[in-house]
Amino acid sequence: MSGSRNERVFDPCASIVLVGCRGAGKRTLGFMGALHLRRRLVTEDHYFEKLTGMSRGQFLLQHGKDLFGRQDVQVFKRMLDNNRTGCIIECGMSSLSEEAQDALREYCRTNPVVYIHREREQIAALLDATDATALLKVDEKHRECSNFEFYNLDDSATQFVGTSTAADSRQPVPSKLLNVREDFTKFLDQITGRGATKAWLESPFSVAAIPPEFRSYSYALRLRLSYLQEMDMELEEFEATGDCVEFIIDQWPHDVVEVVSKQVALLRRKLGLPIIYHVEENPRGQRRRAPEEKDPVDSDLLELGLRLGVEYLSLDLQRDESLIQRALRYKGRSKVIGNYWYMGFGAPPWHDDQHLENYRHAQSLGCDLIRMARFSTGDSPVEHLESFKKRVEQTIPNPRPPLVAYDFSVLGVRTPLQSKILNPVKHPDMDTDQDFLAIISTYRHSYGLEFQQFLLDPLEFYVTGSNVSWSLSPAMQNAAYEFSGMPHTFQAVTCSTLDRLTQICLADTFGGANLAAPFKIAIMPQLKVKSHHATAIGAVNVVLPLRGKTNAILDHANSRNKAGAAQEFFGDNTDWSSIFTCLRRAISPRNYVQPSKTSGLVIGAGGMARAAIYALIQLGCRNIFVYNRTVERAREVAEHFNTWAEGQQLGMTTKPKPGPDGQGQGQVTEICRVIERLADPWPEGYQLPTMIISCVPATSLDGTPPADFVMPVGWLGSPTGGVVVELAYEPLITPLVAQMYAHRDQINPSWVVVDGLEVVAEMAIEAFELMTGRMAPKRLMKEVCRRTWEQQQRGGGDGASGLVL
Ligand SMILES: O=C1C[C@@](O)(C(=O)O)C[C@@H](O)[C@@H]1O
Repeated sequence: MSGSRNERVFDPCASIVLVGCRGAGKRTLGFMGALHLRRRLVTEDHYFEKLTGMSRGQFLLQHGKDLFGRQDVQVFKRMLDNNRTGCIIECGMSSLSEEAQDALREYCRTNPVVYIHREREQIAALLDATDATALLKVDEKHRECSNFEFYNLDDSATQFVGTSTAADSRQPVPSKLLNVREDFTKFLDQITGRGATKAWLESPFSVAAIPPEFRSYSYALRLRLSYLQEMDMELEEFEATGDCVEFIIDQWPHDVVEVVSKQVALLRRKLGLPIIYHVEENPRGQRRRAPEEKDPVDSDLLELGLRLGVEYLSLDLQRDESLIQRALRYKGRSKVIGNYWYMGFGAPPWHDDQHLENYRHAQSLGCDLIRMARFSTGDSPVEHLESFKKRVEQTIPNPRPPLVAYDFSVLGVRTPLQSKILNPVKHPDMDTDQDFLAIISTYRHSYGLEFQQFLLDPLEFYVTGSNVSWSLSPAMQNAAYEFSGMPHTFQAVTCSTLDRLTQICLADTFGGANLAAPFKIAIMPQLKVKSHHATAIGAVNVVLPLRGKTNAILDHANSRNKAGAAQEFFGDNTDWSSIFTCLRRAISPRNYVQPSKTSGLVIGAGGMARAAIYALIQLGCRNIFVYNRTVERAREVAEHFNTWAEGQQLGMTTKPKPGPDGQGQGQVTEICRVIERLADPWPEGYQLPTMIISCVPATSLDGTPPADFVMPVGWLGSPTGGVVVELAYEPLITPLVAQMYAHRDQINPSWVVVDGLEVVAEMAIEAFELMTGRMAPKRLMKEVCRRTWEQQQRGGGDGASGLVL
């Protein structure tokens, strides 16, 4: 048996077709998808009108049902044919006809055709009852003529950002669609294959940039469907308790497709981790199924996982050959983990050639990873497993698929550290009776053991600057270390000389530092290795040591959490990315950035203002306005970005460029413009701002009066509202935040306000992930952030706890 051709890897630019029942959300998703991938949205109705010169309703009236039917299908086929690349195509009612469905099936050979699946109750609530029953019945056909599936999860059960509601009740509530957009854009990144590359290019040290199998240590949280269906825990409680989730299907309710699709969607949304999708052949405690019963069902379920675009498909290579071949043909961009489980007594010992043969066979099938687990009765010492791994390394040349191999017994996985990658783990509150691997260890425990066994080292992390004694970072970071089983420490060190900072960084146990003023800019010339974001902004706020043995980034990334002399230091800027994350999360689809139209406003001209401008640029905004009390400084910042943007050839507004004689000559491009006075009207010809970021202190600093910035009322007229991000949190309710709450309550409820604690928590989360390479316990860090701040307000808690050097 050898690998079969992968039938579902398409040209990354191939147009993506959306099919599904009326009310499934195709139009909204199409719109979001087109913006995300920067593609053209083609809708069936619009295309019909373009080709025939009249709407479908008019055509039907004028030409009757038969001619309309024929015309409709012709238009449909031309729509597909003429838009093979670069589009998102939204299908309407025509996809219900057989001829159109044949055309879609044909299209599936070259393009992704995504069936949009929405809960029946949701669709029924939107449509007339009789309509709904009929439509849902024929909707099943859509599944048959598609090759992907997106489960459009209802948003009402999830938390909203801010408290905004739409002014116009006929429009969807903007914040309601935020999760859906996040889910759908990730899904598109996965099926077009751009996800991992994008993350790597964006930030090679980010958690998303390195897939779990390439991390130095990684853990797979095992979650069984039977458990998820019954548990009384919230899915959110599993956050950051593994590097990926192994979702195990171990029961087959009558509506298994619905149940499984929904569960995958929920896991994605709530945990944001890659999914390993596994269909278990013989679950513990379940009736044994005959091969003719189980093979077709399981084969369909494996295909469902691949249609849902899971990151990994776990495939048992001891199963029926046609089931294996079907899964391999349908693989698409999911990675396949080929498994050999030896579950009973008499499993061949690790030095038996059988295992090496199995490895070779899995490799020849095209498996991306190979997993071997063996039931052991104490007959196989740990060294046997180790020498088997060495044997694989020595006999099979690179590139060879990563290997996961361990022994397990009735008591569970023998030791938690047998494999470096994808070690099976459980949640501490989980009972795992049903799991034949009887997981004994949690992520925290397993990861902690790496330190106890000196494979990793306890390190010291810092926030440093001239005024950091009240920083909330130590509380948040230390809580996150404790949660993840890391013996690291994080402290605030007040210092303001580069010499002292260098001394801190040169220690063998230095893990990384968050920088505050005056270091963010001053350190730039000292750092040879910086992210391109930090270079563009001209400031660094995170420094980490590079301890890789080679110059490869992966090597450096995987040397985090280890002590020793650093070869170099890497500087990055998470100020911009945190602001970016907060804006992206809060911006409603109606205010989605349109480069030529959307306006952004930044208040201030310091380091944070630079980061805010950069965040707006990265969001695609090309009309950025800067206001600062000292106009000259605003001009400098604007100049910095205009020069940078010119070098990058970013599209933006133009203004006449003065020639040597002062006369107009040609055009210069401008991405940033300065607003000189608050009393000025909003600049003519530009939309009112929908993204506003305030980067000025709300308390008096160094004797200078607080900025006390509030928006001029004339600038607040965006009919679709927008987002205000306030960076200050002393006090939390700054004059701007108070003004926006009142404005939202009384005038336009579509504004979302993000307060300073949300942003500072996001900064700490991103810094944690960058410095440790591990997923941050976000909810915990946010909670600790608020709690610590409240304690500080009351004058209690640890308060000003930092060292002064
Ligand atoms: O602005 C901040 C906040 C911070 O100073 C803190 O105290 O957590 C840490 C800095 O790196 C970051 O840029």
